[in-house]
Amino acid sequence: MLTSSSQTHTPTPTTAPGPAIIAQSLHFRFGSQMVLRDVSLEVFPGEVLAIVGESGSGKSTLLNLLYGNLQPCQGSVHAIGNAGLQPLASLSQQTLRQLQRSRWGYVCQNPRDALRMAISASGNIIERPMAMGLRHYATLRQEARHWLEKVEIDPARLDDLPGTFSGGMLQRLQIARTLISQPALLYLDEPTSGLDVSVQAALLDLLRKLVSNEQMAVLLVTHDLAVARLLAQRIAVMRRGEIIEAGLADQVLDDPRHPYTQLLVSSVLPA
Ligand SMILES: Nc1ncnc2c1ncn2[C@@H]1O[C@H](COP(=O)(O)OP(=O)(O)OP(=O)(O)O)[C@@H](O)[C@H]1O
Repeated sequence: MLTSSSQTHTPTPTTAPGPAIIAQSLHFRFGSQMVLRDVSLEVFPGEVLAIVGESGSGKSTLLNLLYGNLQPCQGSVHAIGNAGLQPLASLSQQTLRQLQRSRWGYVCQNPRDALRMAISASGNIIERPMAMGLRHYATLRQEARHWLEKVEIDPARLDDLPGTFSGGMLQRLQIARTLISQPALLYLDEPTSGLDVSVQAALLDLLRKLVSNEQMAVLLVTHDLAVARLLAQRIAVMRRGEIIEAGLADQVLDDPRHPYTQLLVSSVLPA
């Protein structure tokens, strides 16, 4: 459920099934430019929250704060770690990186930014389990094959280089590489942008299946309301660094209250 900053609430560590991530009254600036103002949200396991809004509204910046890549100038983020909810500000760089490689997953818009293009598909998929200490080659290879099947890539492509894959397949490979560690928290940054419509539809279908099977808490950044409707239970609409409307996806999209959301839904964006 999204909360306004006035509804402060203290995160309770280790309680399950509480939220997997809570952000409270986040403010952030790049130099003198205020980019985020008073942003609060929470996401529960098994739930997808879509963050939508026009270009420059602060969606990617917010995702980076929630992932620990940026620090807020005010406010806090608590995210699921090895010992329940943990304040990101208290984590060492080493712990943060370890959580990013295991308990959390980040799927970015351009899979080439995340994949290692010089190693095989299987090498890409098993990188996270190897970083977590798994060494048994036959088991790792079996897992890689299993995950290729899960993302609907022919397992015969196990030893192929990513450069020989299509755009849609590359994105599937990035998803397999990310989900193999069964992250509790998944960050999706425009995961289907740049793909043609039919590839996008198949990928969205796959993501929907995986997300519901794996019971992850998902933060989805998208400018595409159709993507948000398909994947998300709840939507937060951002404008100029603030959440101006939030609620159940159907409610926000079918009965938008804020004039800006009404414009967004009718695709008539203000200049
Ligand atoms: N590294 C940076 N340095 C300075 N300003 C930045 C930086 N990154 C983003 N900004 C500014 O922060 C604001 C929010 O950008 P952000 O990328 O978060 O928006 P967005 O909603 O994700 O946009 P898009 O949908 O185009 O990716 C913009 O005004 C942008 O110019």
